[in-house]
Amino acid sequence: MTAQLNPCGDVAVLVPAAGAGVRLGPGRPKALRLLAGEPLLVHTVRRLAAADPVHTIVVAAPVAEVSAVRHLLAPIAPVIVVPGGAERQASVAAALAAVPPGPDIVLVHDAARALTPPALVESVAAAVRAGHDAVIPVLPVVDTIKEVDAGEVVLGTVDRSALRAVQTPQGFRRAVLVAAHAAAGDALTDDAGLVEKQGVPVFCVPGSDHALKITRPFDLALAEQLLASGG
Ligand SMILES: Nc1ccn([C@@H]2O[C@H](COP(=O)(O)OP(=O)(O)OP(=O)(O)O)[C@@H](O)[C@H]2O)c(=O)n1
Ligand SMILES: C[C@](O)(CO)[C@H](O)COP(=O)(O)O
Repeated sequence: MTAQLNPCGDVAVLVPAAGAGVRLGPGRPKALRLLAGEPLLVHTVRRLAAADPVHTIVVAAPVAEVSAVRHLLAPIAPVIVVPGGAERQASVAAALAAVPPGPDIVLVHDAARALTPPALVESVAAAVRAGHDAVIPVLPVVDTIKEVDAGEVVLGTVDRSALRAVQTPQGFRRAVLVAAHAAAGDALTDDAGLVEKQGVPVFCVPGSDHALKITRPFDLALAEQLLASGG
């Protein structure tokens, strides 16, 4: 059954989904690889559509797959699909440009984080609504972190107590994200980085183990197991 989005919601979610998935190994673009028999992107969009404040979803798809992605997602939720770019940042910019008037909060969420719970979407949006212009979900770093030189020789041990591993969805007051992308230079790895460059404080909320980014074959196997065990 096609999910209905919330016509009274205040959140638009941008879903960069145009990556190749090189680290996952040869195959279709990552968002279209199968997880428990369905493309990753289907899992992702289904969870986003289940989050109460979501009014709009815009997916940036691989250029050659725009039509296929429209057909794929039509039975899942009423999403807007646009062609993505060569870098994640360009894909986000393309999706941002397609957000219709209305939503005042914009979340950016990797298609690759296919098992992200709707509750995390809601908690990030709630933190923006509460007055933070930029919000990111984070987890503590669990490994010891070393800085190394070009020859893989350790230069030193980094104090991990002040480090966080950053997930998505990242949430922004819409005008803040639009201004950050308008001013963007070289591609950064996340949208909060663009906002930081504008001098806007970025607030952290607790992330979720289930929001893991499916990057390598092990991550896909882990996601399969999580789904099989009801995760
Ligand atoms: N040109 C790009 C590159 C990445 N992404 C998206 O950005 C998210 C985070 O990227 P990552 O998980 O690292 O995916 P890939 O870039 O596909 O991975 P790889 O580097 O292994 O190819 C993914 O949902 C991916 O589809 C995108 O929309 N457009
Ligand atoms: C945005 C992101 O998911 C935050 O952790 C991450 O930076 C995207 O991954 P990539 O490998 O840098 O594309």
